[in-house]
Formats: sequence, structure tokens, C-alpha cells
Amino acid sequence: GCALESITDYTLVECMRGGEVLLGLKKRGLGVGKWNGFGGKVEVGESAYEGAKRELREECGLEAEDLEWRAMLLFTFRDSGKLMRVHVFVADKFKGEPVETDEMRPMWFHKSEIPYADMWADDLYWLPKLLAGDKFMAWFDYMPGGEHTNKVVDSLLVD
Ligand SMILES: Nc1nc(SCCc2ccccc2)c2[nH]cnc2n1
Repeated sequence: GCALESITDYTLVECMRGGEVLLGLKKRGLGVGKWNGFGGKVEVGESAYEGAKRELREECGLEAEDLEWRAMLLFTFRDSGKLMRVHVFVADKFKGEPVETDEMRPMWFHKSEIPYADMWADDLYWLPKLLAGDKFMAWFDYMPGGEHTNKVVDSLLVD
């Protein structure tokens, strides 16, 4: 096995409105060409909560009133030895309309029409749980070929 070099904290915000979820088409960087929630690295000196609000604002201009923490996703990448710890929040109160930026092209999708074929492969395993209102932790282990095995998806009984 390879030693895991380092852990990096990221955020991911799923904005919900009347049965729809706001996704953005990533225009550059990690996950380019995939639809995803809004997020990025947690910066030194900020909390995951503050980082989530900042990334949402930077990536589509939405100002979330309050975010609810709902999941923690661990991604291990065997080829690089990197470990991503992603803090997932849901927002259903926000000001403004989403706008396209050079990072993301935002679009509302009905919960029954999520474009999983154009998203990270693991999203199929955990996004439905999030949309169902669950709180959970999950670990996805990515092999060099890009395949992943879902090691653990564990519902949390926290409130
Ligand atoms: N949905 C989803 N998101 C990510 S990274 C999310 C955090 C991030 C990182 C960098 C830029 C923007 C957002 C994933 N990684 C592996 N599977 C994944 N699924």
C-alpha cells in the first residue's frame, strides 16, 4: 500500500429550491467538464462553513443565508497518495440568482433529472442520500485507472 501523503479539506454546497438542485458545469481545474455542487479548498484561517459560503459566492454569485452541514466524504487517490476530506453543506435560503463565472456554468436540475453520467462516479452513491435528507459519512477509494470502490457509507444518527 502507499502512504497517504497529506489530507486536504474541501467544501461542497448543494443549493436546493422547490425540488430542484443547483449544479455548475466546472469550466477548469479539478473535475473540469463535470456537473457538481459549488466548492473548493478550505483556506488557512477559515472554517469549512465560511469556505463553503465563499466558494458559492465566488463560483456563482449566490449569497447563502445559512448552510446546513450534512455529510463528510473521504476520497483516497491511490495514484497520488492524496486524501480529500469534503464537507458537504445544503443551502435552501440564499439571496440573488446564480450567474455564470469563468469557474462554473450554473443550472437548476430537478432531483429526478440529475445528470449523473456527467458527474463524478461516486455521486451516484451518495447524492441521493443527501437529497433524501440523510446525514452521513462515506469513503471512496480511487484506483489509478479512475475506478473507485465505495468502502463505507455510514448514516449518522446525529441531529
Ligand atoms: N461531487 C464530487 N466532488 C468531488 S471534489 C468536491 C470538492 C471540490 C474540489 C475542488 C474543486 C471544487 C470542488 C469529488 N472528488 C471525487 N469525487 C467527487 N465527487
